Amino acid sequence: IEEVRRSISQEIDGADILHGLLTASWLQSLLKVTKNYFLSNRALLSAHDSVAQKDYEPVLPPMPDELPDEEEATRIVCLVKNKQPLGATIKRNEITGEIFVARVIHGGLADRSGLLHAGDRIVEVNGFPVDGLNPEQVIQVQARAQGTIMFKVIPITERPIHNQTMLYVRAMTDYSPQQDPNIPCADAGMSFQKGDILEIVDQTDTVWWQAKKLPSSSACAGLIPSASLLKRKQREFWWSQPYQPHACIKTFFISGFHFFFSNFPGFRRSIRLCRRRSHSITQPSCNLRCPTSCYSALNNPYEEVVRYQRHPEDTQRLITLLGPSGVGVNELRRRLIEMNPNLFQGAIPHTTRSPRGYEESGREYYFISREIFDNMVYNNRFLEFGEYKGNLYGTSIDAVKEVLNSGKICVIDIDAIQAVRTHELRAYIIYVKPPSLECLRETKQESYITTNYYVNRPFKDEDFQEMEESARKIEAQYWQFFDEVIVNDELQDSCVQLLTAVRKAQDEPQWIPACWIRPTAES
Ligand SMILES: Nc1ncnc2c1ncn2[C@@H]1O[C@H](COP(=O)(O)OP(=O)(O)OP(=O)(O)O)[C@@H](O)[C@H]1O
Repeated sequence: IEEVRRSISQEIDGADILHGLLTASWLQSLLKVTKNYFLSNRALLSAHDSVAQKDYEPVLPPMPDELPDEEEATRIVCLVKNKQPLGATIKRNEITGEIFVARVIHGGLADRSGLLHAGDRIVEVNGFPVDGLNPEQVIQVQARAQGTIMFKVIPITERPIHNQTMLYVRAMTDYSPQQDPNIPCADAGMSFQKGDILEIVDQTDTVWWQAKKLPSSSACAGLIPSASLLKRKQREFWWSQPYQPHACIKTFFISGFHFFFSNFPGFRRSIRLCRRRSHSITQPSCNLRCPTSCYSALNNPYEEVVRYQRHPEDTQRLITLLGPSGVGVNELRRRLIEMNPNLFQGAIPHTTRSPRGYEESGREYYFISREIFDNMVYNNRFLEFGEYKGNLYGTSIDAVKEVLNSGKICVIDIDAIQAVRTHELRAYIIYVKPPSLECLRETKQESYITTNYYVNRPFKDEDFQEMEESARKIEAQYWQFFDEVIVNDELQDSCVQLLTAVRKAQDEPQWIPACWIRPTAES
């Protein structure tokens, strides 16, 4: 190093660069690790020499003879073609007929070359002038090229400086570029399904963003519609649909019976039955409770999300189960709580009915007056509530928080998931999905269903069909919000899956809405 340093003062060509390299901190620390400083330096220099003497394939074609005098004006870009697409889209200025690079796809061939940029004007492709051609013809010229492809471009003079911030979103809708006639290049597009987590890597173009689907194995991004474009598409699609009366989840009308299902709080049959009825009673809150109701879905095609890892000292995450009636939501919840009642607990419901002899307020129910109940409704303190046989029943936010504040994991089942997808409750949502019809017929042979008219009668084929239909509706409305899906075929397997999911919710990082971390006025 000392020798090289001396050579700098003697103005020996390249000495300063070599000195900079040899004294770089990364190299110093690397060499310290190897301990044998001298040998490592020699190895480095000999590696340099042998690399420098080799020729590497492919050999690029010679530069064209007739290069313009002003070197700055034109750039010759040679790229080696492989099976990958170029990773750039082009457009034509309709007035001048000039062809421009419209965008360079992140991680694609052109991007990795670092030689082509959005706004560069393409003059020739493999010696073929492209002015006046339409973009499809240019692509054909490029497609015909074998081995290497040479672009003569006039570089854009002022490249915009992008201060891209990391943005992650959850897709609230499905998208397929192959079915989108407006996408600039369907092959460069990226399809996604609702619930997918997307990393938005480029929002320079306000209409077409570039994104990667997570977890991603591909270095190359794809084109997706921006939030505003997708919102417009959804609105157009929505208007083109035939009118459908607003359907939340199936509503039932229960005619009076009342029986206790389990000794654990939150399992009272009455609260579950009145919930079904409450959909027809508490209609005004429906908009609030259906996150994918026409209104909110139109507003949010993407939901911004952040990676969140619960701190061990934070309260446990609320576990919310959801599924069509009869699928086994309560069976699974009951088994989970039974497994470890010191860790898992349901929320104690509130009711206006009078306590029975053996009941204690705060154990089976919180027994409260109608006035207090109304007041809680007025102050939005219920996740859901309804009336059954002249009495009001409800699950309150405070009852959930009480369990969480006691250090336990609160496990509830609910139909209105928007009520728990809040900054305050940050629910982890597990969807219990029915298996196939054949499987239901087999697994539910010994099971019983409670319907509008019967308590505990054997399942019939219509029940399974109804369950499937109901599952379809739930999935259409809520799929994007599910953190976990459990297909409830073998009960034992489903219990294991549930336990694993609950552990995951508490101990592993999750994607959660960004507004849960930095609340906005809306959240
Ligand atoms: N995987 C399963 N295999 C067989 N039987 C099951 C399975 N899961 C649940 N069951 C049984 O199916 C019946 C209905 O289950 P459960 O009461 O949990 O339904 P639910 O989803 O809570 O619906 P509802 O709220 O209408 O009661 C019960 O008899 C339960 O024991």
